[in-house]
Amino acid sequence: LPWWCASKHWLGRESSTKSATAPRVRGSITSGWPRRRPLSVQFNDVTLCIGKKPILQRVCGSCRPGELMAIMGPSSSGKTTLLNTISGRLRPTSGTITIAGEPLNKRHKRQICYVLQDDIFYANLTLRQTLMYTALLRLPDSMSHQDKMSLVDHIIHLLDLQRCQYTNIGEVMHRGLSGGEKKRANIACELLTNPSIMLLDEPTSGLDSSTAHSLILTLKQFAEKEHKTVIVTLHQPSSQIFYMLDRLLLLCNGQNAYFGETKKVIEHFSNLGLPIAPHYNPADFILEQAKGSPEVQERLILGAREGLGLNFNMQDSVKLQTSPSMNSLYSKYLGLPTVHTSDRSTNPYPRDSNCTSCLNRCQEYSKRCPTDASVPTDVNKKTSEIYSEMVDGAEEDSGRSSWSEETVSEASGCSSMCEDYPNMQWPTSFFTQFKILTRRNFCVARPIILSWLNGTQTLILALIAGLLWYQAPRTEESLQDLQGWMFFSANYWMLFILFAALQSFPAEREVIAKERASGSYRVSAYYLAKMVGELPLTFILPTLYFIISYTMMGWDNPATGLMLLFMLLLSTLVAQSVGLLIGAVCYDLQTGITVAAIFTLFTQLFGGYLATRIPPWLSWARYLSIVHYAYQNMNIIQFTYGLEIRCSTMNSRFNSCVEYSQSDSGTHYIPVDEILQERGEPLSLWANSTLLIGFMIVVRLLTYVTLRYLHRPK
Ligand SMILES: Nc1ncnc2c1ncn2[C@@H]1O[C@H](COP(=O)(O)OP(=O)(O)OP(=O)(O)O)[C@@H](O)[C@H]1O
Repeated sequence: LPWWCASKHWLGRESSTKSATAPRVRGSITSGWPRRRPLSVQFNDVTLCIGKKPILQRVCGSCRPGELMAIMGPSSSGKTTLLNTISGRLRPTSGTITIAGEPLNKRHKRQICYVLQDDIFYANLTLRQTLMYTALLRLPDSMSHQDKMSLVDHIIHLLDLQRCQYTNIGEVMHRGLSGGEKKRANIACELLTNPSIMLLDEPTSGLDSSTAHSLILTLKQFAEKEHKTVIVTLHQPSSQIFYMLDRLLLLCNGQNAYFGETKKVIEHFSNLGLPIAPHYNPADFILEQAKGSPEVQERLILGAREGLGLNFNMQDSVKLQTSPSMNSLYSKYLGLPTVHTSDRSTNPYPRDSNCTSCLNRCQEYSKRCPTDASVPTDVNKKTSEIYSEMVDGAEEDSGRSSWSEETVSEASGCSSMCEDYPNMQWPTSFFTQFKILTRRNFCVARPIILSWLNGTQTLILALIAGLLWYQAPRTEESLQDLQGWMFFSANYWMLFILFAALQSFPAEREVIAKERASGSYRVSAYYLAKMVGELPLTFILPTLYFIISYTMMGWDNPATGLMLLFMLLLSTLVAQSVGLLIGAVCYDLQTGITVAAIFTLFTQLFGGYLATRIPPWLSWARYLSIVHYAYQNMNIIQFTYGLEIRCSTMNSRFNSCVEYSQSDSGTHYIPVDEILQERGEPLSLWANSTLLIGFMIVVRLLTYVTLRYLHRPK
């Protein structure tokens, strides 16, 4: 790793070695750490339709600070959709989501962390680097660098990640962290910001039972000790995990099949006539029922509604909505009278998948889910305890009282929350974001751009070009060869950099989308940092190629060489802008490659070397070719400031040379104008350069607009 990716200071190694066993978060940290008050989550009658398809129907539930709640249900029952809705990524068609009694709004975004099902990271950063960059980007400027690093240590310790902190995250081809470690790394990144509410989508998927158990235990302890509201979706938890859950929301076809205390679910199922067999995993049992026959599912949904106290008469519902077989079940278990199929005609709310009728149904229910999301009164005491634990051994405790007081005042609702969250749109300033992202972009792009493969390719190509044009004489006979080197060099590096840039957005799109969705930084800071961070890397390979091949071809003078190199680098920057724009516009890499191929072929054909006789009606197209400007400028530089080109002694194609040869037999040189005009009337060096720079600026601005507005994360 380069020094600034690997420096002890940046990685916070110093602090981690000092506190090898149990890093403590120093007392002063809490004064800078964003103060988060415990917040409850409540969702009432949440219905969500995608198109005409109802995905969630009247889902209710709530979770209080200090509680671990699980959303369970069969596959496709709507768990992820509900979590997306609670996090604000999806807007419910009807119903309400409230945070501490206040409707979910943008301000809550930074108080909610959402750990996605997929672990999205930069593969070539180490776990520690990943956490470090997250801390530097998402923790406020008011917190010192050292405190941020101490917090990284604390979280690494909390999630037992010490052993793998210097391991690369990795990917399929280059293995790094294990699945469980990645999952914990994902959670660690979110914990850094000290969120009040944690939403985790399938945190145990892909983990063995013991790792899954320890992960849920960690979450449970975290919820209790730090007074967080933790909601997870789970697929098939073990019975040990199941009994760790404080609350359970069971979904069945996007509807509540149970909501309440986990320990009471078995009793609830028994009351519905679905008793569990002895020694059966309760989680497996309830999931099997939720996946069971339509009649059982119906019974669960009706039972859940009854349990939630909705304005729903169980007996009537059963009469209205159940099939004959269901009726007999109800008669058997609930002692309800059997009804006949003909009674179904009286059902005002027939079961269908039509969202409109589902919504009508929702509106007709008068009662709402029970409101039980008030913050417990012992919150002050608990938070103080947490605080004591965190600052254990620290001399300073200036932040303690303020934090506790804030926490108490939170319970009252919105106004205090607004104070806690002033109109701070971003956790850090633009400059901090730019600085951190520039470093990160450099560290991420360096192994990709300066890979062994790219280095070897450049060396081999430079040697081939050097040998092909080795010590090319500056004569009319070699003129086309010299121009061939210029055209090839400009073209090759434009292609190389354009396609490298094209792939960079799709590769990091998911990471950026995740970070933007969590409000980590401005897109302008990211984009500027990307351009600046990758700039030195973009220049290294073309410069290496140029030095080798141009030296082998024969230097004219250092000034010409430097000007040619500058032009080559400018043209690669312009090509990079085009690659970035195509990459930003085309979500699909395959489409991007096709568009880029058409663009590069077009720009090559009209570059001024391959085709000299362009039909007049197509001649305008030359002005759209970036190679055209770069190639023209390289010609101007080489032939104006470099060695002159000797006329051919026989059959010269240049008029001046023919005239010279007729007048005397000495050495004559081709006038620069005639060389340049051979392929059409050229623009001046400055005009070409200005057009290239203007083109680059416009394209880069368009890329920014595309990133900012076209693919805006929800
Ligand atoms: N954007 C969408 N367009 C159409 N249907 C969707 C969309 N998003 C989700 N669905 C549908 O909503 C249903 C619930 O999906 P969701 O991903 O929430 O289920 P889940 O319970 O999380 O499933 P799993 O456990 O398999 O991850 C599925 O039938 C899915 O096909």
